[in-house]
Amino acid sequence: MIKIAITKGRIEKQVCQLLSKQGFDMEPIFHKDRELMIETPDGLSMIFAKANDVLTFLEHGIVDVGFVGKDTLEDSDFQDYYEMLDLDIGKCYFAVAAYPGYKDKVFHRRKRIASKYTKVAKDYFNQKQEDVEIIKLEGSVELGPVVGLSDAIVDIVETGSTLKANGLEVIEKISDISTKMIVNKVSLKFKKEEIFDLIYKLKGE
Ligand SMILES: Nc1ncnc2c1ncn2[C@@H]1O[C@H](COP(=O)(O)OP(=O)(O)OP(=O)(O)O)[C@@H](O)[C@H]1O
Ligand SMILES: O=P(O)(O)OC[C@H]1O[C@H](OP(=O)(O)OP(=O)(O)O)[C@H](O)[C@@H]1O
Repeated sequence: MIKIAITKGRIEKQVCQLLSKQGFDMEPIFHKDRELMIETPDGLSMIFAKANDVLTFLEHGIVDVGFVGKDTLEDSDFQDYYEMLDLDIGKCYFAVAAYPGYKDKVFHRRKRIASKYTKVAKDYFNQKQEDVEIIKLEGSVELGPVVGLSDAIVDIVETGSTLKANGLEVIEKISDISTKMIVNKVSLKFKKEEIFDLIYKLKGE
C-alpha cells in the first residue's frame, strides 16, 4: 500500500480530481467530512495536511509520496526527496509586488519586504545582492503595503486579482509554481513498482 500526503485545500481538490480522471476510485475522498486519513478501494492510504507538514511526514517516512506546491519546496530547507512528476496543476508564480512607483520611493533606503515565504524572499534579494528587511506574515500578505508595514511583498500570483483589488502590481516575476509529486528516497527503493505504477497512471500512460 502506498501512503500519500496531500496538501489540503486547492491542491487536494485538483489532485483528487486528477486521480479520479485517471481511473482511481476516489468516492470515499469526495464524500469525506472531517476525516484526515482515508484508504481508497484501490489501496491508496491518504492523509490531508498543511503544505509544510506534507514535507514533515515525508521526511519522517510516515508517507511514501507527497503532493505539494513548488512554493513549499522552495521555501523549505528539507531537500532529501525525489521530485518525480509535475502535475501541471496549481499553476501560479512567485512575484515581488508593490504599489506603482515603488522603485522611485525606496531606491535610497533599505526596503521592507513582507512574505509568507521568507526563504524565497531572502534567496531572491540575496541573489540580487540587495540587503532588505524581511517581515513574516502568515497570509493575506498583500496587507503589508496596504497598512504600511512593508514597501513590497513576495507572494504567489495566479490571476492577479488580489493585487489589483488592493491597488498593487507585479514589479518582478521570480519563478513559476505548480504542484509536484515528491517521493521519499527509501520508499522508492522498497516500493518502486507501486510508485512507478502511480506515476504512469497519473501521466495517463
Ligand atoms: N492563488 C493560487 N493559485 C494557484 N495555486 C495556489 C494559489 N494559492 C496557493 N496555491 C497553491 O496551493 C497551495 C495551497 O494553498 P492554499 O491557499 O490552499 O493553502 P495555504 O494558503 O497554503 O494555507 P491556508 O489557506 O490553509 O492557510 C500553495 O502551496 C500553492 O502551491
Ligand atoms: O492572483 P490571485 O488569483 O488573486 O491569487 C493570489 C492569492 O492567492 C493566494 O492567497 P490565498 O487565497 O491562499 O489566501 P492567503 O493570502 O490567506 O494565503 C496568494 O497568497 C494570493 O493572495
